[in-house]
Amino acid sequence: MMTFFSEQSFRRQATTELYGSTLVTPFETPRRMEIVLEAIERAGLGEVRAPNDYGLEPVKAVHDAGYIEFLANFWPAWQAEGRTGEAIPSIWPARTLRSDRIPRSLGGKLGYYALAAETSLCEGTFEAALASKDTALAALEHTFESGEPSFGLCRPPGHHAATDQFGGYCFFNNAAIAAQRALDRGYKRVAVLDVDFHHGNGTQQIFYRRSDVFFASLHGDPEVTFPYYLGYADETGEGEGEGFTANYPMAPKTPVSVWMQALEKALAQIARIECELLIVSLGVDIFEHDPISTFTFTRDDFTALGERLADAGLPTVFLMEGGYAVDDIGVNVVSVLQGFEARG
Ligand SMILES: NCCCCCC(=O)NO
Ligand SMILES: [Zn+2]
Repeated sequence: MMTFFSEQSFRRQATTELYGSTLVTPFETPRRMEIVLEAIERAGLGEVRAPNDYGLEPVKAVHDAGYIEFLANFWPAWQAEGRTGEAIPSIWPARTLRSDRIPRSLGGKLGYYALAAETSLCEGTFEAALASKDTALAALEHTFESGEPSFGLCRPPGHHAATDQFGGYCFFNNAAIAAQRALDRGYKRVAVLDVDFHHGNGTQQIFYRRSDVFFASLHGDPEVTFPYYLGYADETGEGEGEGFTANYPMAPKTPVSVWMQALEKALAQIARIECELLIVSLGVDIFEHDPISTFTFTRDDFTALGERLADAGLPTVFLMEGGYAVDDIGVNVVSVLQGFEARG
């Protein structure tokens, strides 16, 4: 299987994450990529290729122009204000405040465009986010041209990024950008299947009122799991998009057998509505030893997941999302991809 990866993803070297009430070294570390690349090499999965630069048009097709401009200009503006250290939002247009006006203050803009406080903005974030969407687009283009499956080793991840909000370690929604590109290239309907432990709130929000992208997510119950405020089973789409969103929230420690039953339901829907392409938001934080998650996948379960996805019989693009058990992330990712290939 062809892998795409950009060294530019190392441009983001954040040093702070708000975790509970302390600032910690971010769980989403550059080391994650090195471990996955080593595992790909060791497994002989296939070539690793740098992506082309696809420019900003594919980003503008999904994200708000003001948001893109905010991310592009933030760090120089933050430094010009004499701010030292990384930027973490501390005020939001929360429910009792207005969100129809964007403040002039940089701190005000920071909260306006953020959905969560754990994710800092730092030097190189915008450049890494651009490289990550290029990685996703390169994987999509490869599958489009060859019909072969591909893997976009995306960093930073993307599925929490909404039209005009960053958070959950995400800035541009790589899966949404790839899905839109697939439609632009002629696919009639695309499925985005999100297997990350956390609900892909951004991907859902972007396509919620559309019927050309079917979004299905299996994730930790938002009653007790980030992002908390989206991902319930009663969210099934709106307007033309009614029936084109499917959420399968599950309790902490849900047995993998139950998780696989939810997967069957999602795949049955994908087959029923005749999706022509499958984009998998591949978060391996469903691993039993993930430090910030509470599902129970073993390495063999990841292999079984890959096998089952192959049986869906669709052109498939895998895009890296979460996964923070750094020592195991490589074997877990490769187990999915090799399981897929062995069956494909
Ligand atoms: N406490 C913040 C949790 C961020 C979750 C990031 C992630 O893995 N999303 O898929
Ligand atoms: Zn996650």
